[in-house]
Amino acid sequence: MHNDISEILFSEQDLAIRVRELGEAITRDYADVAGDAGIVVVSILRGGAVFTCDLIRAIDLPLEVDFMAVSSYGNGAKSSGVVRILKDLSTDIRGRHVVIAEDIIDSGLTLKYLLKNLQSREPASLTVAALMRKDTPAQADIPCRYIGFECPDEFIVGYGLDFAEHYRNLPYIGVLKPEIYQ
Ligand SMILES: O=P(O)(O)OC[C@H]1O[C@H](OP(=O)(O)OP(=O)(O)O)[C@H](O)[C@@H]1O
Ligand SMILES: Nc1nc2[nH]cnc2c(=O)[nH]1
Ligand SMILES: [Mg+2]
Repeated sequence: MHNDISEILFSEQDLAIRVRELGEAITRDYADVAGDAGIVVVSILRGGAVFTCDLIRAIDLPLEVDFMAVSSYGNGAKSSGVVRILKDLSTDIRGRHVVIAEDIIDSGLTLKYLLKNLQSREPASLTVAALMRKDTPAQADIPCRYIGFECPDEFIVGYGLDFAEHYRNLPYIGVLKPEIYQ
């Protein structure tokens, strides 16, 4: 285990099993509507990238994957509350079945913004697959169809999640020692 981590919350194996289950659920739920065009998985950079890469390989349907980059945390451990689009989609999602793939719902502000923004593009449907939902007080009410894990209100890293751009490459998800980010 990395020296800056106090506890592993989800091991590499926990993640592999749960992501496979989410992929199977999406496969079942969209089998009738996917058609030849398939679904569009919208991956939210940068945190959602690792989850997305595993999730799409667990979905047995035609699909397109596209990426959007937004950021509200900068280099800190607290949301600024202001969501900025750093990179927009290349795909026109109008009339398409869209699944947003995101790593974590914390304050919920990122997804609240994204749902409103993507809904205005008139997709045929729009759902969220979040690997984790944190037990955060006053979290925005986000309709989330697929949730991998509930997680405690601690600052966590790994499997795509960073602190100041580090730790995204850890193969597990762990709690960062508070002395590292305080
Ligand atoms: O529910 P919220 O409080 O909005 O927090 C969740 C968001 O915060 C992180 O992204 P961040 O803005 O740090 O950018 P990153 O994905 O590039 O790391 C994470 O990847 C989620 O997108
Ligand atoms: N790395 C990381 N990013 C976040 N963004 C919102 N909550 C978190 C968290 O717990 N860890
Ligand atoms: Mg993010």
